[in-house]
Amino acid sequence: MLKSEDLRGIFVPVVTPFSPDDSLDLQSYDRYAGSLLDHGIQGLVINGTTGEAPTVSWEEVRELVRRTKAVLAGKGRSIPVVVGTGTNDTRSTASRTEQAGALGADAALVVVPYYSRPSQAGIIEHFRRASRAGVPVIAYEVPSRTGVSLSADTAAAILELDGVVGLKDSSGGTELFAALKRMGVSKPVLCGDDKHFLAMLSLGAAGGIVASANLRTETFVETCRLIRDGHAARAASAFDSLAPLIELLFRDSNPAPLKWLLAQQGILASGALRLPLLPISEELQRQLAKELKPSASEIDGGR
Ligand SMILES: O=C(O)C1=N[C@H](C(=O)O)C[C@H](O)C1
Repeated sequence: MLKSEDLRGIFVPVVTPFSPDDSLDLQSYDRYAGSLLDHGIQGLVINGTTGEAPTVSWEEVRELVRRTKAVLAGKGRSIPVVVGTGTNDTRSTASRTEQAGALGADAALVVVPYYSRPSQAGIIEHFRRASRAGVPVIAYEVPSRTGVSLSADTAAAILELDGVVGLKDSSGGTELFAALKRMGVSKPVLCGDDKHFLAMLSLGAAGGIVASANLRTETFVETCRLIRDGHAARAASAFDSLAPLIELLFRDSNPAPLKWLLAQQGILASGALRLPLLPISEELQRQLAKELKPSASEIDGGR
């Protein structure tokens, strides 16, 4: 089971490959997950936003966890597997979190309950119940998707819960993290907002759960390492080389551009999405195609 001190570095949120007939494409998944393990990543996240969680059934999530464990075993690797278990219903969140633990998940990613717009007290109670399921919880703040924002006091109260090991911060800026630091909160915060990755690391974030790390994986790993070792200027230059890709990946809803690129690279058999996500525009395809061409600034071989 994941401890707070293990929550650092790059945790890659994986896509869920689909076939054009909408079924899970597990053959692509095995190949793709295996290729991510060729990099120095610290963890994998299944069924996050990048995994199109709203469209993936719980039975499919269970299958993805089993496959991930098998791929890890096949490669002789042992890194934490985090599973998205959060819903907007506290009972189902607690039950899925418990089941994820039984399947061998090392931690659960629990999103702030969306749609219902609960009070801050209700959100804390949601996390209290989820954190009692016996699986370490990473709280996931993403107000642009949930429709409700955590105050710094609420985030701190959630992080004080025994079963909560850290926070994935996709709040859209550095203010929440800066406030938590001023309050002396010591549990790790991972950046979940790709364009703020360097800014968050520079402020002391422990790493990131960032979709763009599916592509320039080694550069993300390297950026973390450079910041940790005190090489801020070199980290900034590594991150600068990622900025155009990040901008393009978030021009349409994540993971539509990412899946298109993974399919173009032959890592996935298809970039198929489940509705309501639609394929990206031809104009965005043209822009992303340029990113596939290796450039001199690439330091990880153009993956
Ligand atoms: O997969 C996730 O979880 C991520 N969610 C963020 C989002 O799309 O809102 C972005 C982040 O890169 C990964």
